[in-house]
Amino acid sequence: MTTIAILGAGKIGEALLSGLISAGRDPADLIVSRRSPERAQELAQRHGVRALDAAAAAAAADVVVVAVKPQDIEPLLDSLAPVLAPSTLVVSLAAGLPTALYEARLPAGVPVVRVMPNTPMVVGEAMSVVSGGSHAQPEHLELTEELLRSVGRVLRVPEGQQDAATALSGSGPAYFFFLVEAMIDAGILLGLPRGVSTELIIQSAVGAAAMLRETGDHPVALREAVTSPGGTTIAAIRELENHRVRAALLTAIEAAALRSRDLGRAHRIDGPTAG
Ligand SMILES: NC(=O)C1=CN([C@@H]2O[C@H](COP(=O)(O)OP(=O)(O)OC[C@H]3O[C@@H](n4cnc5c(N)ncnc54)[C@H](O)[C@@H]3O)[C@@H](O)[C@H]2O)C=CC1
Ligand SMILES: O=C(O)[C@@H]1CCC=N1
Repeated sequence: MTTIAILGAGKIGEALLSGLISAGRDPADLIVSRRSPERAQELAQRHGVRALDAAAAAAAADVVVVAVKPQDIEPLLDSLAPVLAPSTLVVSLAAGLPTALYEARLPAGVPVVRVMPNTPMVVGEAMSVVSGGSHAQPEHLELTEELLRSVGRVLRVPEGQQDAATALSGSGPAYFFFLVEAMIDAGILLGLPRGVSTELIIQSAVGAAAMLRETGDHPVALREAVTSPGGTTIAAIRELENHRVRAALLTAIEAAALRSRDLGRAHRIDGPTAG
């Protein structure tokens, strides 16, 4: 069996862990590591997996999933470099970090696959975007994609598109949650009880998402079908356009992509971060 170590089992790492277990992966093949050994033990007990420190977990695994914050990558690379077998597949979930960083700092020839997942992984609805580094062979990409397919959808892209993917689907759930939160508040403004407003908006969001996926119709066509001449929807759309919501989304998502690029550039390929 393939042993998988998740180094940095925080929000996204634990989402992957629980998704893999729900999808039928044997907990005996899973290892978690966190900075705090006590928190790692708690997590291990909750999921029935093993907890080890990062170096021991990496040495025992066939696949090492890196799920620490980009800002925490330097000490992790330093602890992995002496222990990682060059045949170990490294799967990085960290925003912005290029495969070249791992290739330069870990044993020569180590295969690295960069992935940008998202938190809907916990309900089996992740969008994961995958790119291979220079030593990743087809079997490494296929194994990574097989793992991620068990928790959602997977798309392979050139690594040059990863910052954009991070801005769109990695961060994307947050934009939808932000919209939902604002729309629930609009219901409160109109005098609805919070529970009623929440139910109306969440079911509308789920219904709209299901229509987008199941009909395959263009979002413009779906919106036009809701927008009656002289009706309520166009009155709201006019306000969204007046407040430049479309332009705000373009600028916001561009800012996220630039931030992803900067997170990667903060690390020198040949040595520790400049600060
Ligand atoms: N939260 C999200 O929606 C997404 C996050 N990501 C990426 O996933 C990574 C983790 O993000 P979150 O889960 O949100 O952060 P988090 O802060 O919840 O989890 C990070 C974990 O890494 C652990 N850690 C740090 N250094 C460690 C070390 N040397 N050894 C073992 N564990 C260590 C920390 O204890 C913490 O539990 C980031 O690189 C982020 O860019 C990617 C896609 C989506
Ligand atoms: O906000 C972040 O940096 C991470 C990466 C994508 C989603 N969350």
